[in-house]
Amino acid sequence: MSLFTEFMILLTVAGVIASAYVALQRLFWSPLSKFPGPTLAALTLWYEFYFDVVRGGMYIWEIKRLHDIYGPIVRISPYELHISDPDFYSEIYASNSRIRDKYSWKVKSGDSAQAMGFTVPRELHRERRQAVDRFFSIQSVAKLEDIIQEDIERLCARMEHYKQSGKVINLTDAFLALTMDIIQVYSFGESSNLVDLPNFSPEWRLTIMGIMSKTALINHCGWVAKIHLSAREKTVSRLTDEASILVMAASETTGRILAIIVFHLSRRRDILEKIREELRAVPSSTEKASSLHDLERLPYLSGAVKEGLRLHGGIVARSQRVCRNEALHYGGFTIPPGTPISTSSYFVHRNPKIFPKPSEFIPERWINHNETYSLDRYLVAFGRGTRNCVGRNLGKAELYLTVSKVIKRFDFEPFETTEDDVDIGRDWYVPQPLKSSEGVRAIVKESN
Ligand code: HEM
Repeated sequence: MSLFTEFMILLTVAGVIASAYVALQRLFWSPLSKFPGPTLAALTLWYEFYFDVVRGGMYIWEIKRLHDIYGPIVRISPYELHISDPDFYSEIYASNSRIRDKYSWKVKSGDSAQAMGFTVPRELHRERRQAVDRFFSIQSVAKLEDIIQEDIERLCARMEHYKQSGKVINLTDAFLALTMDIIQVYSFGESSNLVDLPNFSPEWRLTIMGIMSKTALINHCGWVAKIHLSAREKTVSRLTDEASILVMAASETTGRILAIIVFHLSRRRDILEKIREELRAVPSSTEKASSLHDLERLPYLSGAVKEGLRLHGGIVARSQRVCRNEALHYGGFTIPPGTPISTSSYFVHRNPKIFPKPSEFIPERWINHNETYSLDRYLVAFGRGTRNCVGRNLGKAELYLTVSKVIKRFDFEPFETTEDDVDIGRDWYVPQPLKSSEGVRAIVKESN
């Protein structure tokens, strides 16, 4: 036997022994071995890989199936637990006094690992977060309401052309263009004016190019360059990461939620008419567009916005939290510190005990809710705790201002668009419909 053959045999034997050790460790000696779940998921990350990478964002559906079999707490990988219990959400996504780190394995793959949303340790995240929080406060958003209104007005002008020509409009692209324009102006002082481009420039490639073209601006103008950070935190690559994530986080979520709301309202004319009635009663709505403050008080409009947020889900990805020092207790189990745990918003928003007929668009549920608890407690589209959405005030403002302005002026007749185009098909961090979807398309008409 040659030396090489002997070496290969030794290597194989060592490999088999090491694999057997890892398998035994994961199945029997790991602190997670007592948690329910499939053996294959406990043994290897290839289980998750198959559903999320090979089949493209489908692990969420497998996790749903596993909860049906194993109950509310499931070990979904060698290292991770998933909990489907709306009342445990705030324990995982806890606020200040309790340390919640992000899961380093999950964020290391992101190109933008230096961005706030991908920052693992709580302390560094806090430094980054404090630097931007005030730019997205209610007061800051209110000051910039006119900018948002101007962009919505430009979109309405485009819609007017679609109405006159009878051409089909792709509302998903239109609203993505709008939200992209707003966040660019808001953050950098100028935008790519995607709303004015033919077909609203649907190519993601163009979006990325838009982001890249803005990175140089960061050093010279806009709030990103002004933020209070230590020199270490002000490197160009760090701020570029932050800016890229910001633009994507702000546009993809808000744009798609707008398309979902407008689609459903086109099929719920009773609700549409009630919102129009509400809008007619808002004093400022005759001349200047209605202000955010007034709009948020309208029950049916709020119900529609909340249903859009609920059905979309915000970020359906399992955004894991790691309790650094604290053991959590759930259903008789003790979850050891250091374990990545998550609850996807999908499992809160689609819980039939809290939201009966969970897949249906029912704005009335937010008005007629007469339980002792507030339903808002279970609306987690913006996340919770120290790492909730920094742009939630801006996002909400865009939703209220856009829906109210657009539906006051236009009717939308869905064109070759069904529930499948708005419902969650897969989890690509943000929810996406199935690949076959061409977005929400409609014919624009004069409002009745
Ligand atoms: C209606 C629209 C929006 C929804 C539903 C939404 C949802 C979310 C959620 C659920 C998170 C938490 C992610 C996690 O746990 O890892 C988040 C984080 C974040 N969002 Fe939003 N978002 C929206 C709009 C915006 C806007 C307009 C901005 C722009 C300013 C923005 C910027 C961010 C950033 C930077 C983070 C990371 C925050 C951190 O880690 O501290 N989002 N968003």
